[in-house]
Amino acid sequence: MQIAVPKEIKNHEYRVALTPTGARELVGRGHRVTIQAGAGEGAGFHDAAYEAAGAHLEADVAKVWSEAELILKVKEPQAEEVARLSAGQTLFTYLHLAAEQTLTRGLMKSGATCIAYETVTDRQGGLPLLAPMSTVAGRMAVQAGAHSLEKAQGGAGVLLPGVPGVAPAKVAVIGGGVVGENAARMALGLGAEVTVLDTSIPRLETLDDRYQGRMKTVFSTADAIDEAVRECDLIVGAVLIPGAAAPKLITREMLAEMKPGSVLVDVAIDQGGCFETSRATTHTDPTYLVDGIVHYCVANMPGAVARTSTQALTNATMPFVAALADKGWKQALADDPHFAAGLNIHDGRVTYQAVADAFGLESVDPASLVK
Ligand SMILES: NC(=O)C1=CN([C@@H]2O[C@H](COP(=O)(O)OP(=O)(O)OC[C@H]3O[C@@H](n4cnc5c(N)ncnc54)[C@H](O)[C@@H]3O)[C@@H](O)[C@H]2O)C=CC1
Ligand SMILES: CC(=O)C(=O)O
Ligand SMILES: [Mg+2]
Repeated sequence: MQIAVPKEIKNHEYRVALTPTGARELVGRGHRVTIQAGAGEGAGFHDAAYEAAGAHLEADVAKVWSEAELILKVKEPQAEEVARLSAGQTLFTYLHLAAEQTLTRGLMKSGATCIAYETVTDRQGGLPLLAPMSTVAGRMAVQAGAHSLEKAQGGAGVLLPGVPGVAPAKVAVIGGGVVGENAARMALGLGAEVTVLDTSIPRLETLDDRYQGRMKTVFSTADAIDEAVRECDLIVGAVLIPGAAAPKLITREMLAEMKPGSVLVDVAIDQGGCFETSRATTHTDPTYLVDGIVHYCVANMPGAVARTSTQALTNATMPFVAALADKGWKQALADDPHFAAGLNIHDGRVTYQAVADAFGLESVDPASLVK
C-alpha cells in the first residue's frame, strides 16, 4: 500500500505520525512509505533516518497527499489539508469532530474514510490511542497551571507547594480519567492540596486506593464544582464523554466566585472545552483572562514535547497502522470491533453516533459498512 506522512501544520505542532522505526516496519511488510521532507525534524527524527529505513522523501506536499492510499497524521486536518483529501483515501489521525462542524462537513464532502485515534477502544473500556497523549497533557497541565499562577502571566502570585509556614495551593481536577489522574499525580508531587471530581464511583475508588487517600476524591455534582470554584487556586478540566462535545461545567457567572488570579486549564478543549469561557489557544499565545481568571486552553499540548509525545503516540498507533496497511481499512476494521469504533466518517456519511448527534446528522453503524 502507498502510505504518506505529511508534515504537521497546526501552530507549534512538532509531532510526526510515524518514526523511522515505524517506517522500517512498514517497508519490511512490503509497503511504500512517503515522508514529507522535514516532517520528523521537530521531533528529532531526521530525513536521513527515514531514508535509511527505506522510506521515500518527498518535498512537494501536493504529491505527498495525492499519491497516498493511507495518510497518517497527528492533528485534525487543517482547512488546506481537508482540501487535499479525496474519495478512496483513508485518513488515520486525531479528529475531535464533535467540536468542529466545519471540519466534519469538510471531511464528509471529501468522500474519504476517516478513522479517529481518540475513539478507538480496548477490551478494558479504555481509549488506547488517546491515553498516551492524555498522559502527556495531564502531566503538562500542572506545569502550565503553576506557570499561569505567576504574576507575570496574570495569576494570583501563588506557588503551588507553598513554603514552610504558608499553606500549599488548592488544586481541583474535574474528570479523574487519564488526564485527570496524571494532573493530580503531578500536583501531589509538587505538594499541592489535590481534589479529584468524577461522576464514576469505580474510578474514584481506583484513585483512592492507588493514592491511599493522599488526594481527596469527590463525586462530581454541581454543588461539588461550586465548592471547588470558590476554594481552588487551579482547576484542571479533564472530563470526557468519548467522541462527544464536552459538557460545560463552569459557567461565566461562576468565575465571579473564584479568587482573582486563579487559573483554569481546560485540557478538554479539543472536545470543545468544559468551561463556558474556554476558547482554543495556541502554544504561541496560550493564555487569556476572563473576569480576572487566567484561562489556558491549548488544544495540542503534547505537541510542545514532541519527542516524548511522538514516541508514546506511535508506540500505541503502530499495530493499528500495520493492520490498515496490510489488510486495508475494511478488513482491518471488520477483524476488530474496537478498531471499528474509530471510524468517524466514510464516503460522505458520519459513522460515529456522538458526532452525528452534535450536528443533528444521520449516523451509519460502522458494522454495517465493514461486513
Ligand atoms: N488539550 C490537549 O492537548 C489534549 C486533550 N486531551 C483531552 O482531554 C480530555 C480527557 O481525556 P482522558 O483523560 O483521556 O479521558 P478519560 O476517558 O480517561 O477520562 C475522562 C473522565 O471524565 C469523567 N467525567 C465525565 N463526565 C464528568 C463530569 N460531568 N464530571 C466529572 N467527571 C466526568 C469520566 O468518568 C472519566 O473518568 C479529552 O477531551 C481528551 O481529548 C487529551 C490529550 C491532549
Ligand atoms: C489528543 C490531542 O488532541 C493531542 O494529542 O493533540
Ligand atoms: Mg481542534
